[in-house]
Amino acid sequence: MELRIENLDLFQNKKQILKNMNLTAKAGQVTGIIGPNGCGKSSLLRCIYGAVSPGHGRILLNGQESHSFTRRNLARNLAVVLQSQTSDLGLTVLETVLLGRIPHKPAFGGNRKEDLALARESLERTGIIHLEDRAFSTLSGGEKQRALIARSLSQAPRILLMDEPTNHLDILQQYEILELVKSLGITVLLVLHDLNLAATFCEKIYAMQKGHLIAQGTPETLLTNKLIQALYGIDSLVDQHPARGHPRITFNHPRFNHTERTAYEVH
Ligand SMILES: Nc1ncnc2c1ncn2[C@@H]1O[C@H](COP(=O)(O)OP(=O)(O)OP(=O)(O)O)[C@@H](O)[C@H]1O
Repeated sequence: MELRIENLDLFQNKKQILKNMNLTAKAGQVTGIIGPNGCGKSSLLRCIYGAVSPGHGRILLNGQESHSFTRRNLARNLAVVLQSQTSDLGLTVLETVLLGRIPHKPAFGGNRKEDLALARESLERTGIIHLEDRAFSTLSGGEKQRALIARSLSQAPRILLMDEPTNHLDILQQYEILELVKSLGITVLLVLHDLNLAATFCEKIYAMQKGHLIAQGTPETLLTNKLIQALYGIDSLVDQHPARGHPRITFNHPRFNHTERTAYEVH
């Protein structure tokens, strides 16, 4: 399912947060959004999943305006994994993941065999099936993140929005989760701060600055030293990953040129 944003503006408390945004997340592709803190990445996702109403513009799912979907129908098509979502409702991990089945269940119906099967499959795929009976609130940060991703998988969406999905995950888990997300073959729009992860997993990347989309392209065409300097004010060396071929970014903050300090010096 294609997700298209046309001429989107967002105002919050009379402040313009998003300005004339145009973006397409192609069906089955992983599209990334990068940009400095406060540039409007989460606000854009909030518009798409309907938590805030844009002042102007259209959000189209396969050409159909998102506000014409019922909430239930929207939730059947679109799932969201948010930044530092707590979801502490006193539920077990399995119960938390089963929340993803709500849009698919008959009204007032309990969990059906297929709901349980899909929830358990999602826990298997995210590697936390052994935690199914644990209280969600007792999980570590990384385990919670996996459980929330499992919940979104059990929702069986056609579009997945993710805001910094690798938060709280160690390096191996960051790669495993993004590999899993890519293997789903659905439309994924994700906010990433880590440019090397964006280079590894995104087919297309949009760069945001101060509420504007300022550039777009493949990792190869978009991720240049010039753009990174413009977005974040840091110098970088962009070369090619020796094994995988995608861009590899090494940052070079002027402070790192001081040679009198050793890396392990303790004060
Ligand atoms: N309800 C609101 N009222 C006023 N300003 C808001 C409101 N919501 C968001 N903002 C502002 O809009 C800007 C964009 O916020 P947003 O959370 O979308 O940025 P972001 O790019 O996701 O940042 P980060 O990388 O730090 O998560 C920020 O300056 C934020 O303070």
